[in-house]
Amino acid sequence: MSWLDRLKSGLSRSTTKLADSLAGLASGTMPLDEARLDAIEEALITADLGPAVAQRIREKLEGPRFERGIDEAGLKAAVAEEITNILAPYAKPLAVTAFPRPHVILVVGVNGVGKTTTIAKLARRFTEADYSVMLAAGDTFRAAAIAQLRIWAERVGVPLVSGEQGADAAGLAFTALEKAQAAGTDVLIIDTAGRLQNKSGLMDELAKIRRVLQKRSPAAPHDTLLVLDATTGQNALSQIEVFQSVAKVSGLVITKLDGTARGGVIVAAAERFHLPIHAIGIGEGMDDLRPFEAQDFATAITGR
Ligand SMILES: Nc1nc2c(ncn2[C@@H]2O[C@H](COP(=O)(O)OP(=O)(O)OP(=O)(O)O)[C@@H](O)[C@H]2O)c(=O)[nH]1
Repeated sequence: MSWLDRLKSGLSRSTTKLADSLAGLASGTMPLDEARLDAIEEALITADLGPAVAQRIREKLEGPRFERGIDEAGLKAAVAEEITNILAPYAKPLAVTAFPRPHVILVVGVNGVGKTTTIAKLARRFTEADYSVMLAAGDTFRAAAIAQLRIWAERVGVPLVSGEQGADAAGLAFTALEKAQAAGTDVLIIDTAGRLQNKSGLMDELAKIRRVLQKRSPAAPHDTLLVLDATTGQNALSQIEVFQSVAKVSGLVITKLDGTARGGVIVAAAERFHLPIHAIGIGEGMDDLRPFEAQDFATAITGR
């Protein structure tokens, strides 16, 4: 199966939700009047694209262009085109640009969103592109998180810097950066704790990690990735807000788009927060995390 087919099948629940409503609202013979525009707007909101995006798409459909009606294919194409326009500026694959090396990527997000597996999948993609990678188990709060990352590091075949449970996360990040610099590593990916219950503690910890990294590499971290679980829908949007306030989030990775009907949340996130979307996850397998592409996503979610 091609990636687009896998994306389509992963997104099928989101697609069904949006495509079925659009199909029901299309008519090649009846004018696209206020009532139908309202219903289309509503369908877009129900599909988690958010009120601002729904309004924007509605405006595109208003006016003389479709006054004689719009059939199902036309409506899906028009919606897909607008979704592509909204998403395209934010579809940016992660790039290894730091010089001198390593390119440091700090990974943040609440527990359970798929942070650890995302780190493993990114590590794998980078090694496949011939970059050397090192991981750091900066979620020192939970022994399970350290153990989990160790398993992944072994599977992917990359070195891991870890400490004891309860060790100072910033100290660990510093040691990891020292080791990566000494080894000439291209990419250092640092896991962090995701305890939102203690917001000020988390903010202090992330700020301290940045500070100590910058002692050895003034531009580090070069990326601060926030990992979000698409199945949490609107809650993912509040997580962006919170993490922007505790960390300088520079881009998003959105996981678990398979098996959720809430994939539309990506469009809402892009429109509202203007953050790059680096990659999306559509399954637990190593190949199920890929760079985000606006047009593929728009095609998949509108069921074109
Ligand atoms: N279906 C699906 N499952 C995923 C995806 N990404 C991650 N997962 C699964 O989500 C679960 C949690 O992933 P972890 O990587 O352990 O999440 P985490 O945020 O590090 O969570 P903790 O380590 O428990 O804090 C695992 O079972 C993953 O296999 C995805 O894109 N699709």
